[in-house]
Amino acid sequence: MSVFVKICGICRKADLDTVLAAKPDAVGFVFWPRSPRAVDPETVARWSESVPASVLRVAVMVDPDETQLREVLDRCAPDAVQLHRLAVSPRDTADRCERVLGASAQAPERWAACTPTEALTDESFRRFDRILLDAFDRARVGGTGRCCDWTAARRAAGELEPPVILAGGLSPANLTDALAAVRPAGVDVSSGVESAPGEKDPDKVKRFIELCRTPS
Ligand SMILES: O=C(O)c1ccccc1NCC(=O)[C@H](O)[C@H](O)COP(=O)(O)O
Repeated sequence: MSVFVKICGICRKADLDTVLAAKPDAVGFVFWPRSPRAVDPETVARWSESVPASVLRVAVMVDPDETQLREVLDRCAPDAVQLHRLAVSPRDTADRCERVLGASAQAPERWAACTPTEALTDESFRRFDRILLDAFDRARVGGTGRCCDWTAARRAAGELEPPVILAGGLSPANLTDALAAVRPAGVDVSSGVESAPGEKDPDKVKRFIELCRTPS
């Protein structure tokens, strides 16, 4: 059995090449200027020709308004948009997504990032194509290196209709335990496969993806 795996926070072309060589299912680019992993949509558009069609390109954004969503669609045509929140409600986030992304010819997948408790308690998350369960930190928002509540994540993975992707604090060292505890449809990692913020470690990336391809 193989588990869907996304490597997030890629902001250097050499890292993108390293990650692609390890054959992930998706790669994530953070379009949020306050992140140490920030990159801009034009750069990602230039890199896109090196990404095989089988690998999803995911645009990661924080509280984007409709103009920002349209700009990202126009500039780099992502396969999915992953939305993290600071101030916007889950319902307003879902509304914006449906108005802008649902109406676009490209119709990228809509992913919501939230804590497991939010996913279980707010119906709005069921309006997304996938739910990414993550730890939350008001200063960093994502890429925190902290695990979310795996007990609540297990419930969410079992109860919610949209496929659940487990994120937050994963690494080659705890991935096998996380898969056994939560049984998610997929996993996502950023800092757990880095040597420093924004710098991917080739050995950790390779090991993480290998573990996803042969879970026990
Ligand atoms: O990575 C960031 O710096 C970031 C900043 C703001 C919003 C989202 C961000 N990353 C999103 C991701 O998908 C991360 O992979 C996810 O939060 C897990 O991160 P980590 O705990 O470091 O594996």
